Amino acid sequence: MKRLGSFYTGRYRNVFKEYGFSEQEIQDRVQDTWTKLFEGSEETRIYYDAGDDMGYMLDTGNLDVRTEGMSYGMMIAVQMDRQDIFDRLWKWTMDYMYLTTGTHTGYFAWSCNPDGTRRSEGPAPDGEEYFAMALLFASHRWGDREEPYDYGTQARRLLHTCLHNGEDGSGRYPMWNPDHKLIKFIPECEFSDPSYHVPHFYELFADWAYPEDRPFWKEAAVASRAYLHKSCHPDTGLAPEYAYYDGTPNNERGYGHFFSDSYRVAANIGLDMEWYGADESLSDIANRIQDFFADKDPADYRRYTIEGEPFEEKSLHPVGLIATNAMASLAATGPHARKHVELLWNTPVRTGDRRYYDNCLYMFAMLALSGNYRIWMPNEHARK
Ligand SMILES: O[C@@H]1[C@@H](O)[C@H](O[C@@H]2CO[C@@H](O[C@@H]3CO[C@@H](O)[C@H](O)[C@H]3O)[C@H](O)[C@H]2O)OC[C@H]1O
Repeated sequence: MKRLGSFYTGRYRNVFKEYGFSEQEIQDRVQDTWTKLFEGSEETRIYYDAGDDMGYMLDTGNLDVRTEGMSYGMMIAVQMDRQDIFDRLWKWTMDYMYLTTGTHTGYFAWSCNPDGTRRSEGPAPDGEEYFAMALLFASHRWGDREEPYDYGTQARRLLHTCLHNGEDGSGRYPMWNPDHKLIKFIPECEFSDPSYHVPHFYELFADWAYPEDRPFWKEAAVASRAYLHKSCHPDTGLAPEYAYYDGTPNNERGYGHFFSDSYRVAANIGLDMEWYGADESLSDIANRIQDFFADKDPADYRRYTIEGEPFEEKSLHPVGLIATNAMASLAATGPHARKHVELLWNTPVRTGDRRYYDNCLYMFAMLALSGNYRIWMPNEHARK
């Protein structure tokens, strides 16, 4: 269901169909993408079974398992109605990534080896927000079961931790800054990553989190949309990877430019407009990003300053960038929306070592542009 203001319209655009592709070829393409990523050959797959009841998403470039990828895998699985894969991913996450001691108790270690040993004892908040959203959808689509498959309870507890960690003087940190209502890059820092901002999730958390947390999520949705306006360049629409709370790029460690993380901003704006359409001026950002890339050759995508100056360095994830620019068409009103969607359609999933991030973004775009990236409402399982 799509909600405009306080109304659900239940409309999901099939942009591929609007541009002339047939229903059958679109559904075949979505299914084929799933198969290539989750069941296909070593050339394309990024999901692997682990034992009888677990599985993981492999960052094939870094040879680790990230909360980002695990939560993306769960979101893709719930949209594709694959509870078997969802449960495998969630069990792996809980068994190996969930932190029960130390400063980050209640969060998930953001990077592990494929055997489950930890590479880091700290979290990355984009994982937690995607876990929570995927778990709530799973709860609504399939119903809750025994722990840890009591999806709704797990999600609400996690969201509560994200907002309240440290309030008891334990020396822990929340993942959202309580004054600015903005998501942090990591809990113990005071800056953000524009690509972590998913106001369309926060609107739903405002409906489904513990009652005492709901007002915060409503404010977070508003704050995040405002933050996207602040952090995306007024001419190019490009966002830096990291930015301060006032939106200015944080280049302390070289992440103040448009590179891998930043790509997701266009996709997030597309999905926010698809689900909510609460801030129509976000379309301007989508238009500017699509304008910027309209005359660029994907084979020559680079790292850019947010003003649009290219570096020598090539994009590490050009297929991911094609995917997110296409997903922006859900929000775009400019002349390049069709071109970016057709470019994605004519681009195969990525093969080779760096395929993980590109192919996650590719799958999200396939789902979203075919009308298959949906809000799953409470008790949908009971209506089946
Ligand atoms: O310093 C880490 C920080 O790196 C971590 O962030 C996660 C990793 O980076 C983000 O995505 C990557 C984009 O580039 C591709 O090449 C990678 O494959 C992606 O994983 C991701 O969104 C973050 O979760 O957060 C914790 C910090 O301590």
